[in-house]
Amino acid sequence: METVARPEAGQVGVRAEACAVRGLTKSYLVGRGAKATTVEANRGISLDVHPGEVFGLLGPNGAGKSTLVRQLTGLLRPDSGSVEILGHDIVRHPERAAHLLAYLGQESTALDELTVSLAVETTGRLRGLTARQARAVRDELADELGLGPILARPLAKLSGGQRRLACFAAALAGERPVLVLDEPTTGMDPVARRAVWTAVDRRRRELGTTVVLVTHNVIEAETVLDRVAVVDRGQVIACDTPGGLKALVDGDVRLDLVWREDPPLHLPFVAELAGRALANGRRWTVRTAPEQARELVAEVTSGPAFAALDDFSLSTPSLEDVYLLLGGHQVEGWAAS
Ligand SMILES: Nc1ncnc2c1ncn2[C@@H]1O[C@H](COP(=O)(O)OP(=O)(O)OP(=O)(O)O)[C@@H](O)[C@H]1O
Repeated sequence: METVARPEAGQVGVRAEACAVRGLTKSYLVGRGAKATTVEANRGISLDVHPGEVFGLLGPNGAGKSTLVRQLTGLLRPDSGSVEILGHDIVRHPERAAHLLAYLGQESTALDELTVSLAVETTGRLRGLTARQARAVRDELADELGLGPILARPLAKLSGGQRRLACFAAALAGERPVLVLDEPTTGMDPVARRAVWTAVDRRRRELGTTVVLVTHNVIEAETVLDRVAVVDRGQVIACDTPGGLKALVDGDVRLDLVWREDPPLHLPFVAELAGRALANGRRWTVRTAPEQARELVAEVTSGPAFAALDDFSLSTPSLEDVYLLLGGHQVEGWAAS
């Protein structure tokens, strides 16, 4: 098996970025003949992912996140621009990507006919582990991710969440310095999701693994993310730490009100609030200054409106609020949970 050198500190003057992307563009041709149209999925994306950080890509469905990560992994060739992984030019040498990174894509078809045990073991073997090492890694991952009960079952026969967890385990078999995960927790229950975030955090802390993470689970992922790029319509519209991004909406808090039935619009302050709230069924969301939020909470909890309330909560801004502030369009599929 070909080995690919990992540039060390000092070897190339400055330490290579884990991923360095410059001016990346990628379009798809959709349809045929005269009806063919072009979808510009990535429109000049540049970003650096530093070694050892967990870097998140956030954005609504169709923003271009998967297109971006598939170019990082050498699976998709950019129309223009450059991609370097640990100093290696992945556009010129896409075959090197497999030695430098492990990729969990959105599809699992390649492993579907294998049992979970064999899928993890085989991936480890393909990444250069001996048979004994691959079995040991499989057992460790089974313990770490709670895969014991499904180890002997073929992936094709598992539930969506179980299959996703098995594919995540396979991605971790046979250590790679960079881990690229495209929506790893899709379909998972809370226990499995927590196991994934704990495993990601552990690899960063104990092995110094760099993680590039596409996720819609903004609030959960926030606990492991070092930096975040917000992608919208093929472009990076912001890139910073979660704290740095949230400072953009600092000062405001978010008040969520859930009405039992119809909101009591005959109450003047509720009628006034209706004009400012983002309504989603029975849930109203209002962004407001903290002092005003206190007054609003006092009013809804002490007056006649309280009887009409099912639930309410006051929270500090989330990355979702940042995204909305930055001009991202709210679409189905962009969820904060
Ligand atoms: N193989 C393809 N052929 C044609 N168009 C495509 C193809 N793959 C993606 N697209 C289009 O490119 C755009 C970006 O898609 P992409 O999958 O990169 O977005 P995404 O941010 O990963 O979305 P999601 O959150 O839904 O996974 C979308 O408009 C999508 O419809």
